[in-house]
Amino acid sequence: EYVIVDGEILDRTVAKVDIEDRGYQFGDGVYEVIRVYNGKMFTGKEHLNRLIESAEKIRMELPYSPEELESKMEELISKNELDTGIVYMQFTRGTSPRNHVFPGGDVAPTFVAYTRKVARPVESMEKGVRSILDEDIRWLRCDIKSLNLLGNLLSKQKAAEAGCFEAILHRGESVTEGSHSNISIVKDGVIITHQADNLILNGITRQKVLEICRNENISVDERAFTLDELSAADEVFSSGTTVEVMPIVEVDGKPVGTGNPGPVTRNLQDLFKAEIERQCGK
Ligand SMILES: Cc1ncc(COP(=O)(O)O)c(CN[C@@H]2CONC2=O)c1O
Repeated sequence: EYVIVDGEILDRTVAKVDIEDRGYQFGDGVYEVIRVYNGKMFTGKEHLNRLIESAEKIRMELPYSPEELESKMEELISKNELDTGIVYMQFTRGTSPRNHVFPGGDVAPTFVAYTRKVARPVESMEKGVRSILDEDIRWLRCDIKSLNLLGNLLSKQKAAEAGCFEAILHRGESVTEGSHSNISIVKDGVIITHQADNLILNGITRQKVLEICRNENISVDERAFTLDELSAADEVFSSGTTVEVMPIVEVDGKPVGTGNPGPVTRNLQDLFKAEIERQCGK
């Protein structure tokens, strides 16, 4: 199995990161997870552009262009002969004696990437999944895909302990997103999902779904919605790189609508799959 450390492709068994790496000590870094189907990255460019954007937002300049990153990922995918899965990549602000203040300009970011076989979650997408509600305790820059994931993983852990797939996060009465996905509801045929601001990650899958809705004239209302609107929804679905378009059929023990995936979500799943096939082949 090959990985990338500091831009070099090497065997996983010799991959090492220093104990004073700022990603390890402070979570001082940014990451991306990109889906691979038929050995090809899906929405690769959008993910790589967001990685660079996230880095800029924490005042970190990546020493690679999107094109260079894309070819490094393609090289890693082919060396690992990955067919269906993900490529994980992250940049930290580098290795330097522990100090909150940024290291000097001579310290280069630490670049790590690896691939993993991840099958499409076909059965879950067919049946739908369960979710819990949890308070969104995260900071106010959720638009940055940073390594600061404690708030996310504490909520996801609660969901897992409840035998659920996702935690739907809310700030008071207002629903934001999931611990590792964006959340949308459907009411009377209209898709409602939180606007892309500092309170959510502007998911690439979310953006692809909205693009599909525009092309198909499916009405969308990008706005925050309340817990009451969530519990009165006809359909709920989560979207993310690993989950694609995932019907949520139960929230905090209560069934959503009929308790089965609804027609709007089903249609989006079909349209999304067509987009995957258009970009990555069948
Ligand atoms: C908090 C959060 N919101 C939304 C999303 C959906 O964004 P994408 O559509 O761009 O994936 C993610 C994806 N999280 C990645 C995807 O898989 N695992 C992760 O940590 C996320 O962590």
